[in-house]
Amino acid sequence: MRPSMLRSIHSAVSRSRSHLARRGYATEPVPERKVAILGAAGGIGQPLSLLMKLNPLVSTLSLYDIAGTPGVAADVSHINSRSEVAGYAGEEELGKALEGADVVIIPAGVPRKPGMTRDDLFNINAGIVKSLATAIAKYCPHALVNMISNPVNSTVPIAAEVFKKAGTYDEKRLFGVTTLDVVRAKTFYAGKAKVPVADVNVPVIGGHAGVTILPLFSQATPSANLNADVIEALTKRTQDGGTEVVTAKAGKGSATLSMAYAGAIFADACLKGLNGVPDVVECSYVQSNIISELPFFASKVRIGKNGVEEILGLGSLSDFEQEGLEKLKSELKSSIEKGIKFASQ
Ligand SMILES: NC(=O)c1ccc[n+]([C@@H]2O[C@H](COP(=O)([O-])OP(=O)(O)OC[C@H]3O[C@@H](n4cnc5c(N)ncnc54)[C@H](O)[C@@H]3O)[C@@H](O)[C@H]2O)c1
Ligand SMILES: O=C(O)C[C@H](O)C(=O)O
Repeated sequence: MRPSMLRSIHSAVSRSRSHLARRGYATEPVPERKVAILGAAGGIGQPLSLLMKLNPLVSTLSLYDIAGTPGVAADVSHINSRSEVAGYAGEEELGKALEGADVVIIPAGVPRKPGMTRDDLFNINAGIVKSLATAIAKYCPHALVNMISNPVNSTVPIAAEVFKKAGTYDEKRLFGVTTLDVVRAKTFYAGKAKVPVADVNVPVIGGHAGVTILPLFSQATPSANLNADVIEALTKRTQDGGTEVVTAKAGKGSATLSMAYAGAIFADACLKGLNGVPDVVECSYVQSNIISELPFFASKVRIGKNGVEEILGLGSLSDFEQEGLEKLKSELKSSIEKGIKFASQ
């Protein structure tokens, strides 16, 4: 075949690929991926189910809750996208919901009301997370687990202990979802720096509660010469972002829509990592040796085919951030210990 003919076939194929891509069809083989959402009928669960239904990397979307999921599943299943949707309700259906899952997202549990801390949710949510983690160990021990249920600083160590006891623990596969802190830091920074939010990046390290949330505005891009007072106010607003929403909702729960957005970004990163997309980096609360006395810590992590591929260093911190890092250690340490103690009872 003449080279010119080969070239014209090649360009016809590319034209038809981009035509298919514009119409939303996959042009490269996309692996089958099952995503399970536990707590799918809740305030986060419903919009998160919608966003995951829109994700072309998902082939099976499994929606589980103690009640209400058949309705959510029927509703979401009519949307014109790749995945097959199934709803499962009640503990007896949990195994089916989880079997074969590649990614399990957990927004199950009670949210805060005004005046409460995330730790006030421990008594109820710790038990829920323990039982869901037990089922994950049994039905899909190799799944990447995205923990949203609060208090994340404790629920991740709880899940780790449950997996250890079951003999299935792989620290690379367990993630506390802290993406909402990054989402907030980006929005608040873009507002002050007067730059388009789509161009902004801000790492957020530590944990996911109050002072344990430590945004690193000194590393924010694009850089802006914000003065110390502005940085301090941005830091405080990011740390109190959840409380800002809880107060505004006045007893009707905590962040759901922005959390669904954040959860969908993080789950998409996990799917891309599993599919071998290079350089997938997100902040997440994982088993870490970055701060030696804290076994779990949020920082930038590279996600790959086996989960956490690399925990990236903290980079250089400003004096203000270094102080924040020292301040957060004791609270984070006691939240981790509380989770471990609960799970080992
Ligand atoms: N990580 C974060 O950044 C972040 C952000 C927002 C909210 N949260 C947390 O997410 C959790 C859920 O918040 P929400 O607003 O969706 O609450 P919600 O009450 O609206 O929904 C929770 C859902 O969990 C379900 N559920 C309860 N027990 C369950 C079990 N054993 N198995 C499966 N499902 C169960 C409930 O039926 C309900 O549908 C809360 O703990 C909240 O604090 C975390
Ligand atoms: O603030 C909460 O209780 C929910 C969540 O952790 C958040 O950051 O919005």
